[in-house]
Amino acid sequence: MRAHRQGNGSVGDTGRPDAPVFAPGPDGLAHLELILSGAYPLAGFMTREEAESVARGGRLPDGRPWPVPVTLEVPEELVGQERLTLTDLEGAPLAELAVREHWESSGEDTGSRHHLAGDVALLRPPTYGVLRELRPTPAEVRAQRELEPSSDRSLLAVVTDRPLHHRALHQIRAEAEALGRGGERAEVLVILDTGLHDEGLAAAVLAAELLLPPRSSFAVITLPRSEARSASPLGGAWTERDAALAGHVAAAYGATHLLVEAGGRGPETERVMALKPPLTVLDPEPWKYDEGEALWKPFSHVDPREARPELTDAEVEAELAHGRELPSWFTPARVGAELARLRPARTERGLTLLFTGLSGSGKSTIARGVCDGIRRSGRTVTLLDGDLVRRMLSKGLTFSREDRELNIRRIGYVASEITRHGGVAVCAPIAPYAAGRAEFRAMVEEFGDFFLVHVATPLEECEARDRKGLYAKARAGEIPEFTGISDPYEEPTDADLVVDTVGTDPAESVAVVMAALREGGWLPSDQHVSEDRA
Ligand SMILES: Nc1ncnc2c1ncn2[C@@H]1O[C@H](COP(=O)(O)OS(=O)(=O)O)[C@@H](OP(=O)(O)O)[C@H]1O
Ligand SMILES: Nc1ncnc2c1ncn2[C@@H]1O[C@H](COP(=O)(O)OP(=O)(O)O)[C@@H](O)[C@H]1O
Repeated sequence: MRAHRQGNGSVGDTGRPDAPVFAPGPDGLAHLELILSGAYPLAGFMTREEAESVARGGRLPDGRPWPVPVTLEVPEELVGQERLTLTDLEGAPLAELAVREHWESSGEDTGSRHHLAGDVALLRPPTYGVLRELRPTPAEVRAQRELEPSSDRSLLAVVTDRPLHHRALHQIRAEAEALGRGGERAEVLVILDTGLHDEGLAAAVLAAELLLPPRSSFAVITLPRSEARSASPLGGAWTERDAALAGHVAAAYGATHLLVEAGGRGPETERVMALKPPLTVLDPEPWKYDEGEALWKPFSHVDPREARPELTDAEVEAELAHGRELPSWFTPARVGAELARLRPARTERGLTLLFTGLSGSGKSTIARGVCDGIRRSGRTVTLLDGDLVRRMLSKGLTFSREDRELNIRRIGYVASEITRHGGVAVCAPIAPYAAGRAEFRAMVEEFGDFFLVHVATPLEECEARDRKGLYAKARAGEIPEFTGISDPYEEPTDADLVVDTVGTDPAESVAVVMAALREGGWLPSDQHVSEDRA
């Protein structure tokens, strides 16, 4: 589950010879797919007037309610084009945009952003690997229902960005029952809102099929992410505008009622309805687990002393990280199994440890000891030590800011590959800049876990140690741009562990890191502590 960033589209030079090619960023692509599939009642991307009207009052200039601006952000070099071929991230053409208007908006800190407005015409339906059949268009879903004799009944859409656990499944069944007629439950359409390539989540949602009302159906879509929702990789909080947009899309699929499944933290129903989505947004009663009776029940039926709320996202993540089965009171076994496949235990996941700190702080010494400990725990490990990297991978680089950033990027690339293959990379460069460390983290987290150790030995101590005599030379002006003396070290604010080596034996520092790795679940916890001592 990856976070989505806005406006990071890329320009290409292939495609139709007469129109330049552009791959929109994730939100642009999400909007495009929803326009092309007929899920939006819009012909294309909005003009400034339209976008501003929607942002201001939740209505298009003609008065139709619409919750979010549907805009296409492009790089400045595309301004002035009359037509654009829009492609997916691999460069396959999807649609042609007939540009009606170029307009600019200005963000607080981002400067001016360029947008192109105009209608889009389908060139080729998008394909999403094996998920294509799970992404029926609204017309396909409506046609399927019309084949059935009872298509005049309510259709309850459940728009979810997460697997359905027992609490949600109970709520859905109760709402379907309340909406049903003649003893029959209303039909349910589960609409999974997921990233363009998050196939694993679909399997986890589908795993709950048997616990949904009979003849429930599924569709996968990708809604654009508001900033609030993209803030958390596990799916952040939905705003009322997110929910209202889900309502418009669900209505296009034929839904009469909407239930937003956002981990029990959906926006207030009244505020969603105030945006006038073209269906009824339900406000389901919260369900709680009654521990005394070992049953899920509507909250009002549960003795508060026995009420147990469901696991939070963070608790689910922690259970999975430690390789523990999700409890059966919380989720169906099949859902738990799919989630375990999607998020393997940390002992199985790739990991990069980055030690950062001043020269002489103890990075190499601790990293070497930690590598020994990791190896003894049975995992494969690669040490990318600062000095060694500078002799091999980064030979010839200087200590200018630019070269230091390049050095860290190279180490980050190698570490991310090791992580991708499930190994452990231990890196020990100074890595003095926050921006370089953030880029390093992002490279690694694309494939696995990242753990930052700040070896926070104070400058005076490092200088007193001066094992290589470098500080003396730096003070004498013989080494320019020396970290801590004549070059900055930006203290990390995002360290997972801070180690100060003053008055501490190296073996103790190694043991502190090893304990953190065990506690975090990256190493089996049954090792004897004395084994950490090399
Ligand atoms: N100007 C300057 N500043 C800092 N360090 C210097 C410099 N010149 C040489 N050295 C030696 O190079 C080692 C640091 O290299 P790194 O690759 O770890 O640095 S960086 O992350 O690219 O900033 C560092 O090794 P460690 O002591 O292991 O940290 C120094 O020994
Ligand atoms: N708790 C400790 N952890 C790591 N090193 C320590 C500790 N206490 C003293 N030292 C000494 O500090 C020096 C650190 O050198 P080194 O590991 O090469 O640092 P760096 O890689 O950060 O430049 C070594 O001589 C080491 O013996």
